[in-house]
Parts: sequence; structure tokens; C-alpha cells
Amino acid sequence: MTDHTTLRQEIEAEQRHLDRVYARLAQLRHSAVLAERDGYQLARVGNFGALVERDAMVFHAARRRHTLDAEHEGLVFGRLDLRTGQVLHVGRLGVRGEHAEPLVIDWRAPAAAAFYQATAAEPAGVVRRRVITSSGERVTRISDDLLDPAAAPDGMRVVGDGAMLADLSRTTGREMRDIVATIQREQDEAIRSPAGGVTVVSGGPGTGKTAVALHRAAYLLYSDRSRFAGGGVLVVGPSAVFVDYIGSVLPSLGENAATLHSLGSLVEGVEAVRTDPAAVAAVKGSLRMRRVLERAVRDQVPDAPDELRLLYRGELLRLSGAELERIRTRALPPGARRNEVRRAGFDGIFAALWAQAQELRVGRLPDQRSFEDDIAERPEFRDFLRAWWPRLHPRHVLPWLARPERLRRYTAGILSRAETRLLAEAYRTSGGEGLTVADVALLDELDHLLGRPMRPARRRRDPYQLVGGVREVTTYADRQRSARSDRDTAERPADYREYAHVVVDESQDVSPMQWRMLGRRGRLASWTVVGDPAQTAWTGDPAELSRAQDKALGRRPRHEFTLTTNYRNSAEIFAAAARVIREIAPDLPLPVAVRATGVPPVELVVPAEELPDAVREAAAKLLTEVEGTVGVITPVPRRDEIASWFDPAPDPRLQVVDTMQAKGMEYDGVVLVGPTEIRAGSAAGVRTLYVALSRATQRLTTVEPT
Ligand SMILES: Nc1ncnc2c1ncn2[C@@H]1O[C@H](COP(=O)(O)OP(=O)(O)OP(=O)(O)O)[C@@H](O)[C@H]1O
Repeated sequence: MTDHTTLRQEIEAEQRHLDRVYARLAQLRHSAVLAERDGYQLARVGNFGALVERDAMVFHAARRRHTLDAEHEGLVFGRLDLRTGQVLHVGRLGVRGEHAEPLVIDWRAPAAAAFYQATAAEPAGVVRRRVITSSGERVTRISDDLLDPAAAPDGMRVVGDGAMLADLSRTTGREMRDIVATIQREQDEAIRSPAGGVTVVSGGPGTGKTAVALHRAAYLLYSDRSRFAGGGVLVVGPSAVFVDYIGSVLPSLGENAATLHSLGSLVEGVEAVRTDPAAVAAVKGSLRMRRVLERAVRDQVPDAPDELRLLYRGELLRLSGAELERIRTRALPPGARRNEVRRAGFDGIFAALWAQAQELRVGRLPDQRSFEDDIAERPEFRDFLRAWWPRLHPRHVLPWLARPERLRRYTAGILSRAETRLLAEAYRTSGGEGLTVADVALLDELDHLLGRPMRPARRRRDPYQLVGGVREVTTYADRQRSARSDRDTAERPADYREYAHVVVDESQDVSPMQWRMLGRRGRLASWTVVGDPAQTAWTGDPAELSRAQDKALGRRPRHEFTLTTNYRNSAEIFAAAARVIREIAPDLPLPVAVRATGVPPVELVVPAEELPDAVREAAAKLLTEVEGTVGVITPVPRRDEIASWFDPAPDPRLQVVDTMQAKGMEYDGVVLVGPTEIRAGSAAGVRTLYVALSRATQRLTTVEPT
């Protein structure tokens, strides 16, 4: 029998299993439709527990099936032949046959762990591990590892040539892919780490930290759904470009219960994408900004009325600017939240006016209560209160920092003169350009310091509403879940900001003020924090940074994992990146890049005036050499200029990003513009260059102007 025939027979055998699975799914889907049509009476008959389970299974099956239809990804991707003779198929969701026999085990279930963890050295009862690749409902490839040859029964066949490498050689798209079929053992350990406490995953470029973080979110949602889907899982990445890139991984795993945000979009209604120069980001991100903002929130509003005049029964009642200021400061003791003690300020005004009215012996003075009612009715008095002590939004207060006189007062003794100048300049020049990512943490801090005026309660959502225009499979379990989550919503504050689990990606770039912002969202949460200190762009105080991180993460137990294999870069490309980081960290342990292409990076040096043509040509060349995406990575200040060289865009596969937006990203080909400028751009320039050099899977061209 030829190898080819063996392979075909094995593929056919897997196809038969896959057909059975899809047939069963079709049945489950059908019964879900029936269950829905029959209404919710079902829950009242028969064994309650069994019904709930069946409903849940149907719900999951249909929902996941829907996702899979959309994703065209393989439902079943693995098979384990165990020493016991048992055969398990591993897939994206669990499916049971008509007699409750497992047809597919969810990859997150304990029984599937061996698929990722078994090795030849420690086979964990697995004789043969098979990776099954399919397209739609057809098996296209299989690839085996014989882990325990001694235990292999006669006739067991071993086929294929390494699913992992085949997977790594696939073309990079604009969106990250899930790695569920080829998760490696060290990654799996981090993914399945205990749900509580803080899981810290570190590792060099391309080691799969982001992939691990996202699969971990899916794992947690599976292993304790009520806790994590009810409370919410927040996934935070550095930039909007990055969040777009990773946005489809969780849905492809059948998960829609996580919330993805960039650091620039964590505050409701804000979507900041601009970044500050490193020196400015270091000031805005410093914990000292908290003290600066504390002063700001206690300050007078600009253009506040400087006196109050009120004619009452023929007498002029008057509070001077100094009196108003005394009342204001008395009503706003240190630590009080301005928006929450507004009432105390108003009471102070009423009391002062009443005292004056008594002193002036205003004729026919009613009792104090009626006096207050009288003046509270007056529109001009209400206007005064609104102008004197308005309800402040963080977006009202942040621009106060753009006023040099105010900024000097707020920063005196806290920031150095040079830092104050940097900040003043940053706010002066930002003019109409809007907020930067670092400003968002300041807004969040202001929100915290100002406090929130009570808001009207939100309307309850109809738990049986249409989802996306299509009625979701609604089962008893579904309705229970919906009722529960509605209750949760009602019990949470209207500004629901506390999650059950927070995943922080590219954590090395989270500033101290941003850690405070994250900490507020995860006071009761468990955490997954992934990052690589060698890639940090932070140029501020490192001690302050670790203090802020420790504070956000609290005293929860930490579980640390290190990833050691670089799956992204070709060995040739990573060697170029490694040379750069070695300049400042000669002893840093670096990951091993597993894939060689035989193509070294290209280094071009061109006269400055020829730069646009050279960059365009280099990009055009890479677009012909690779099938997937090409990234043009620029120094931060030149992004818009260089993007204009590609207007109109020559190819949808091309993206122009600056070095900050390039964080966490991946392209098949990269044109890196101005390595020297990137290196000199900030105190963290070498690290930033290291990040930029480690973005490409196949081709890297650097273009240096002279
Ligand atoms: N087990 C795996 N199987 C297949 N591909 C993998 C595996 N692990 C990682 N990869 C791929 O390697 C690439 C890099 O992964 P990822 O972006 O998660 O790395 P990272 O550690 O976050 O990188 P960086 O720190 O440079 O941003 C991705 O294309 C990812 O799909």
C-alpha cells in the first residue's frame, strides 16, 4: 500500500466522523427550532435538570454552528488515540451523539488538555495525536505525532508532516487567526492556568502572548461561564489598529461575551488614537498627574460668577467673590467629589443668604424653608448656581490644563518646570486634533475625582428581544441566563465598569496612570497580564510603573509563565531584530525563531529626496513577493506624511502604521522607514526599533534616508 493510499484512507476515515458530527449538529439545530416553536412549556415537563442541560446544549450547538458557518473554520481539528484504546475527537465545541456519547470534546474541556500537553517524553496516555485540517465540511489534511510508539496497536498508521509548521507558513491576513488547533504545551499551561489571581505571561516577540491571552479568555468563559459571562471579561490592547487586528479571534472561537477595548477607548464615548511623543507620554502617564488633577478639580470653573446679587423684598442680598469662595471650599473638603457634594455648596449659599436677610431685617421675612423655596424658584438664581457650581464632566476639566496660568498653579511643586513646559506645549499644539491615548487615563482619573451625579436608571431591555435582527435560539437555559444577566445589569451601577476578568495585552506599554484606569475596572477581577518588558516604550520612572501595576493587581496570587518560541518571524528576520535589542540588553533571554526562509532582510540606504519612491518601490516589491499583508512602519511624527505617499492605496493588503500602532501587529512583509530616526526618537528608541523589526513573518526591508 502506498503512502498516498494510506493518507487517503485515513482522511476518508476522518471525513466519516466529521460527516457524523455535522449530521448530528443539523439534528440539534432542528430540535432547537422545534423547541423554540413549542414555546417554553418544555421546561415544565419531564426532568428539570435534563431539560436545562438539553436546552443549553442545543443553544450552544446552534450558536456555535452559526459562528462556524460564518468563519468557515474546521469544527473538529484533533484526535487522540489513547492507550486505553479510546478515541477522542477534539474540536471547537462539544457535541454529543443521540445516546450521549461524545462525538467531539470541546478544546477547553479537561479531557482535551492532553491534546496540547502530551509530548513524546510525557505522553500522558496518548499514543497518537492527530491534527485534522478541514475546509468547510471537508477534511483536507491530517498530520500525526506518534507519542508512545511502544503502546501503538498493530496497524496504527502515522501520516503527515507537521501541522504546526504548515500552519505557521500560512499567509497573514488583516485579522489575527485563532491557533486552537496548534496550541503548544507551554502556551496551553498559561491558557489553563487557575482562574483566580493574576496570570502573568511574558515572552519575546512572536511567542504567542496575544494568542494565549485571547484563548485564555475563551477558556475562562467556558470553564466558569456564569462567573465570567455574567461579570464580563475585558480585553485591553494598546491601540485601535491592534484591537481591529485581534477582534475576530474570540468570535472565531465562538465567544462574543468579552469586551475588547484599546487604551484609548476605555472611557465611554471616547475613541482616542493619537499618541504623544515619549517624553510627553511619560509626564501624562506619571502618577504625579493624579496630584495635578486633584488641584484642577478643586479649582474655580473659568468664568465663574464673581458675586451674587439678589433683590429680595426690596433689599439687595449680596455675596462677594471672597464669600462665594469660602462657601465653595467649605463644601468641598479634601477628598470630596465635586459633583457629589454640589448640594452642600448650594446649602452653603442658602444659609449665607438667609443669614444676610436676617441681618438686614428684611420685612415680612418668612421662615427659612419658605425663604429658600422663594429664591430657588427664581430663574436668575438657578442660572447662578449652574454657572457657579456646574455639574462637571471630565472633558470640561481636562482643557483647563491647556491654560498656562492654571497649569502652572496645578503643577507647582509636583512637576519640574521642564515637564510643565512639555505639557503646556502638548496641549497648546493639540488644538483641534483631539485627545491622545494618554489623555484618556487622565479623563478617567478626573471622572473618579469629580464623582458622578446620579443618572436616571436605564430602561430594562427586553430579554427576548431580537438579536441582530434574527431571533436567537431561545431555550429555557437561555432565558434563565438572560434573566440573570438583566438582574446583574440592574444591580450594577449604571456606569458598569467592573469586570470579572481583565486581560491586559502589551502590558509593558501601560503607563502608571493607565494602570490606575485599568485597576478601577478590575477591583474584584482576576487578571491575565501579558507583555514583554524588552518591548516597552515607557521612558518614565520604572519604579513608579511597577508600583502602579502592583497596586492595580493587588495582592492576588500570581502565576507566572514564560513563552520561549517565536512563531512569527523567520529566523533571518528575528536575527536582525535580536542584534538591535542585544545592544542594550546583551544577556536578555530571547525566544528561538523556529522557521527559516533563507531570505535575509534587505537594507536600503537612499538619498532623502528619493525616500518616497524608494519606500513605494520596496512596498510594491513585497506585495508581489508575499500573498498576505504588507505593513509600512514609520517613525511616529512621519506617519501621515508617509501614508500620503500611498494615496490612493495601491492594494488593500497594505497598511501604513507608525511604530506605536505597530505594537502587537504582524505582517507578511514589512517596509521599515527610517530606522535611525526611530532609534533616536526617544529614550526607548532602541526598544521601539526592536518591536518594529520583529513584525514580519517572511520579508523585511529597511529603508534609511541619508
Ligand atoms: N501555537 C501556535 N500555532 C500556530 N501559530 C502560532 C502559535 N502560537 C503563536 N502563533 C502565531 O505566531 C504569531 C505571533 O503570535 P502573537 O502575536 O500572539 O505573539 P506575541 O507574543 O503577542 O508577539 P509580540 O510580543 O511581538 O506582539 C501569530 O501569527 C500567531 O498566530
